[in-house]
Amino acid sequence: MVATFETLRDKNLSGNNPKPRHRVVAVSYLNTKPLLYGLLRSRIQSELDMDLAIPSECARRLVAGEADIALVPVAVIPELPEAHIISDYCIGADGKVATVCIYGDVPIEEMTSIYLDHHSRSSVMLTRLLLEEYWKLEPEFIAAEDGYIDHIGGTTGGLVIGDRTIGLEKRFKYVYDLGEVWKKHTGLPFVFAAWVSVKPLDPEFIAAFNKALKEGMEHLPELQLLLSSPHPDFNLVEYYTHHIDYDLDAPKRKALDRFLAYVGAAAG
Ligand SMILES: C=C(O[C@@H]1C=C(C(=O)O)C=C[C@H]1O)C(=O)O
Repeated sequence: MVATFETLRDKNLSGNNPKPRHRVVAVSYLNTKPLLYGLLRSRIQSELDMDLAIPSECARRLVAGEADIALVPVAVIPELPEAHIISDYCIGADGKVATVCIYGDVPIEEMTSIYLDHHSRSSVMLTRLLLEEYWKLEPEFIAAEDGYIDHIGGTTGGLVIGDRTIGLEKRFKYVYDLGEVWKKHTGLPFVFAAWVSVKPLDPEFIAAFNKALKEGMEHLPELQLLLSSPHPDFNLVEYYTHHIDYDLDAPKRKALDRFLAYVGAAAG
């Protein structure tokens, strides 16, 4: 029989390993690659059934019980019957994040409607919060679908997150970076996504998981050799070191509480 990638992988991962496997889903964007790189190189890799998906799909799978651990948009945490943040690494930002922005042809005060990116769960709520509390505006919100970015224009703005934002600042006159606006509004950093488990895990596994993430971050120079920049004007080094802030530290936990209080209240 010819060994396919699947059979090789299954053999490789389940071969001599009696330990239970965890179904893990992580964000498929560039910002997650350093964390992913750490997990894939670590000894616990064989305990992980790893998959990648857009953030809203990571959320759906964790809520539906189709994943045990996910790098999940934090806005979904209140929907989970049980949620354990298992890591001090996250996808966060302290000020400008670069890849979570509202784009448009007109200033936000003149936008009559705003598309809400269907890839997102956290930034959708962050958009609502900032419109309400910071800008004090009430545009109509439109649920986005694939291809919506081409319909941003006139008095219709759009929230876009992740890799699809790269280069968009050339297409639109007005760009509002939500990491930056949140910081102006609260003085705090922001957490977009965190590693969440829906059940308690063995502390030894958690320690090994975090060690792997740490090692991923320590290998940024190698990773940057492996990845090519998606756009000539996009500097990956700057993105990983100045925009995305991976430490889930005390100010970010404070921001998370503040944000989840809003999400909880909005859900009624
Ligand atoms: C900073 C980002 O954070 C993302 C934003 C998310 C959201 O809005 O739900 C979820 C995961 C993060 O990857 C980004 O992807 O650009």
